[in-house]
Amino acid sequence: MEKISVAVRFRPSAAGDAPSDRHWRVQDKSISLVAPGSGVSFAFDHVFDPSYTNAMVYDLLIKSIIQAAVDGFNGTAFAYGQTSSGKTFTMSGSEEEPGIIPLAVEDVFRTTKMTTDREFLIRVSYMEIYNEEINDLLTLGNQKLPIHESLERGFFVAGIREEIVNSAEQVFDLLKHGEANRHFGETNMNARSSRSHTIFRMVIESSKRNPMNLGDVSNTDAIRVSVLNLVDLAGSERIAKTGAGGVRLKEGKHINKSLMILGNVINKLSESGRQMGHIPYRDSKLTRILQPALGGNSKTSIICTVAPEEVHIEETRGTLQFASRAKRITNCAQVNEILTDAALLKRQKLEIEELRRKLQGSHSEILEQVILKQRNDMHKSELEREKLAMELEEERKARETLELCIKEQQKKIENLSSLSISSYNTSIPTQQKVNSTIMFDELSVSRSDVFRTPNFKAMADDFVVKRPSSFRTVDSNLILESFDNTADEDLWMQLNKGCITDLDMLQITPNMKHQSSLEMSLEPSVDEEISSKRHDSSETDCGFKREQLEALREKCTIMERECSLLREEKASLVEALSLSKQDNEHLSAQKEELLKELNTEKHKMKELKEEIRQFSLAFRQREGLLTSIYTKSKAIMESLNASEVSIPEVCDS
Ligand SMILES: Nc1ncnc2c1ncn2[C@@H]1O[C@H](COP(=O)(O)OP(=O)(O)OP(=O)(O)O)[C@@H](O)[C@H]1O
Repeated sequence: MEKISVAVRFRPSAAGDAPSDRHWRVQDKSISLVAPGSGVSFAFDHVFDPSYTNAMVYDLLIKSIIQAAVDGFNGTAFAYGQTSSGKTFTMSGSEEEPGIIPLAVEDVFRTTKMTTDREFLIRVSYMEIYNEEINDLLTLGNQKLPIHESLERGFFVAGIREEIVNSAEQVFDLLKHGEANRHFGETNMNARSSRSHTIFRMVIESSKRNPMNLGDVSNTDAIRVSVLNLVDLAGSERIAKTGAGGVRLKEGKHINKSLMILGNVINKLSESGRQMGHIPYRDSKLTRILQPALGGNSKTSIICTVAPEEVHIEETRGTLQFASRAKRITNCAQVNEILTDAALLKRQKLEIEELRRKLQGSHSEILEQVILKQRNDMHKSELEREKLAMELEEERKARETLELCIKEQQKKIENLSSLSISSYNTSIPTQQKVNSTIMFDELSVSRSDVFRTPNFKAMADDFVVKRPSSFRTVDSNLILESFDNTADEDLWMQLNKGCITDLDMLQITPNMKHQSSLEMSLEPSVDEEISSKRHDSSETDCGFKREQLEALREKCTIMERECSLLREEKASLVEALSLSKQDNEHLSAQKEELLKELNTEKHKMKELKEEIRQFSLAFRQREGLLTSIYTKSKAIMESLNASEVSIPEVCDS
């Protein structure tokens, strides 16, 4: 796989100044528009300013393609650009400065002469696409030729004259002849404007000279056939600028249309992967002929010619965009070899053997082992995942139980708090309440304060109290788990040690030892002390449980993460497995096909052996017959020589 190489060539400006002086800045291999804020910059394989000659362009961009064509690779070079930008000058050149085509022709013959171990046969043809019709430039009147496609030849122009050539001079004569038939015309922009796309084609065939080792089929029996296309495109043109009308206008429309299709093909090919979609090669004759050169089996170079003048900035920008898209196209060139039947058979056998060896060897075993291992891994990870899922479920359940537990504890604490305050309120007279309120004030009593701990909830318009550590509440643990079940008086009595079950207004029951109100308020009862202790321990318990819950939550999150990682791993394993399966299937199919081929080959070999056996049998019979005829003839001759007796009859058979 290799990218198309793309170069941009500036022709000298009409005013005679260099492009970099004015509108385009050329720096090494990049071109940018000088205009401030334009932001236009392009990079290519080469940028040739007007100081580069045709020979330099050839050496830097084309020479390698010509060498490759002699070695059996297809090659294409074409010039693209607006009208009058120097395409014909680049491709054909002048007497003083030959262009790419004559330089390439000379190079081909020079190289073939130097390649002494091969014999070459070179054919040339020269055609033009004029108004979307293909004309043969070497034979006048051979016009409107169709494009055909075949497995061996690919795309070819049917009926075109192909001349076998032995020297560069012979080709130059043909080119001269073809030039005379080519369509040129005068426009406002070019006195000799190409009105057609021209394709000069060389087909280079070669085979090994005097092969010494007839058993070696790797190269000796193969014939290399490569096609070299050197293309001078007609230039895109703005009718307003060229001033074309009548015939010129019709030509211009055809030229622009086919160049637009070429642009579309380049655009599509420059897109990557799936975006590429259908490539519209068939939309024009030009793209059909150039198909192998664009994204196919060919080494390709494009020279984009541009005019440096300000008036052509838009066209130049368009050409540079075309060029930078073309630079993204990848081709896949390979040596084109045609094998004789015998060589083909031998080579196929070798290939079959090689494939069979691969298949029977370690490859398929390794693949099977890999599949087995992947299956095991997947099974293991599935088990692990299930185990983790179960653990996760258990953790979740434990967390829910804990949360429930905490909620109940909170409820208990809340009730307990309200109980202690009511208990206090009911146990002291009003005056003392006032006093104690004052005392509470001192002990930081606040109205509708929002408690900082979540175990207490503020109620609207109610006193809430922050107790000092000396202040104790009633025994909260003695209160039932839930206040819903308050019907069981006895239980309540027992639990509250003499307190009645009116939760809104708890009163001291008669069994309780009556103390002075002040005492009650300031010196908390034993119950209250216990209650306070329990309350404290409950809060500690709650905190502990909360910590536990947090830890559980964390554990849960980790496990969930692990679970999702395992799930991902499983998915990738499943994918790998299916790929391996596909590979295996593919290999099995290949194996089957190969075995079939092998059987056919065996069968053929058997038949050949049989033929050889029969042939040698017949040969031996003939040999015997001939020997007997010879002996008889000899005897006759001898007898004739000895005496003039009559000639005995010789058996016909
Ligand atoms: N690099 C160059 N050096 C000197 N002269 C050049 C160069 N490039 C082009 N020219 C001259 O510019 C003129 C137009 O060039 P040419 O005919 O090659 O353009 P073109 O792109 O083939 O145009 P069209 O598309 O109309 O056929 C010619 O006179 C040619 O000699």
